[in-house]
Amino acid sequence: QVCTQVPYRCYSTPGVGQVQVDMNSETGVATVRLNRPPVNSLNLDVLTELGIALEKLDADRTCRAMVLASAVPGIFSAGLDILEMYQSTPERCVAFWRALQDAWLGLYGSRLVTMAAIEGHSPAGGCLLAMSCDYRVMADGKFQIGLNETRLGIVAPFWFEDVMLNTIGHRETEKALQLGAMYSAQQALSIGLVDKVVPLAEVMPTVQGELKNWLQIPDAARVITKTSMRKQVLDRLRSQKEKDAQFFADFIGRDSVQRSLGAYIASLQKRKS
Ligand SMILES: CCCCC/C=C\C/C=C\CC/C=C/CC(=O)SCCNC(=O)CCNC(=O)[C@H](O)C(C)(C)COP(=O)(O)OP(=O)(O)OC[C@H]1O[C@@H](n2cnc3c(N)ncnc32)[C@H](O)[C@@H]1OP(=O)(O)O
Repeated sequence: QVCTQVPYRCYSTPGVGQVQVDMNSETGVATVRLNRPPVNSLNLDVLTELGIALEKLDADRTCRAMVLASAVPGIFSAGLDILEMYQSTPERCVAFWRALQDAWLGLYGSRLVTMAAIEGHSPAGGCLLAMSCDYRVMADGKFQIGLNETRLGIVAPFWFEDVMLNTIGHRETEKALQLGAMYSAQQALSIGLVDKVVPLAEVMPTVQGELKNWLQIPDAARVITKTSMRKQVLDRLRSQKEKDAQFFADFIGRDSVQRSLGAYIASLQKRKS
């Protein structure tokens, strides 16, 4: 494993490793890889691990940047684990949503330079993670990215919407969210959803190259600027976390929503047969 080699440090929990963290102490750049085959769907455990990993990196004064990537070929993340929302209990739904809130607050509010290396599909929660980074490089080709919630009969929460608004602006967000639009890498580039599109093999080298630009900026000035730009959106969720979690559990528990989710899961399975 890469993280056993000097000068890397590894923060992953041995034997668990659904979120692998390799910290290069020479460059100050950590690479965080989601590792939950087959599609890196984000369940309670992964989100909890991710939140903890981000917290540790933020507290590590030798760390200046973080690359968010995937250890699963062809997938960045399939978004939230639909099975956490289907036929679950209200208590589990609330715990799941709190873990998502905390992971997202850690990522969007991170003092680090954060870059998403999108080497595969990135729907819904996957798109949220990517959008919450400072910069996105996506692989060209068959992969898609977007907030497709309405296609599942669910609704992107206000903070997903806020992040998208800050990324691609009001008009594009309105269309994207209503339609549950999924974009190819080139389409995503054209609306500003990603910053660069390159062949798959070039994604990581491109991220590393771009990081050099960002790391030339003195940290304190960059962090103050980032915080100022993101504070309003972060505070909006921070001020109503419990209400938001309860609202999620109530919404997901509705019969009509459960029916939609059941039909969507069946359609995913049918695609394969
Ligand atoms: C005023 C009102 C306001 C209300 C707002 C309040 C609250 C908000 C309420 C709800 C919001 C909740 C937000 C949700 C955000 C999300 O992230 S929802 C998840 C959306 N994700 C998707 O739609 C992705 C679906 N998956 C795919 O499209 C494909 O799998 C893929 C990612 C393109 C990969 O394709 P590939 O062919 O490689 O793989 P398979 O399709 O064969 O999948 C393998 C295996 O994995 C299962 N699976 C896929 N995605 C998920 C997932 N997200 N969760 C769980 N399981 C998933 C798939 O079913 C296969 O399973 P198998 O058949 O058992 O092998």
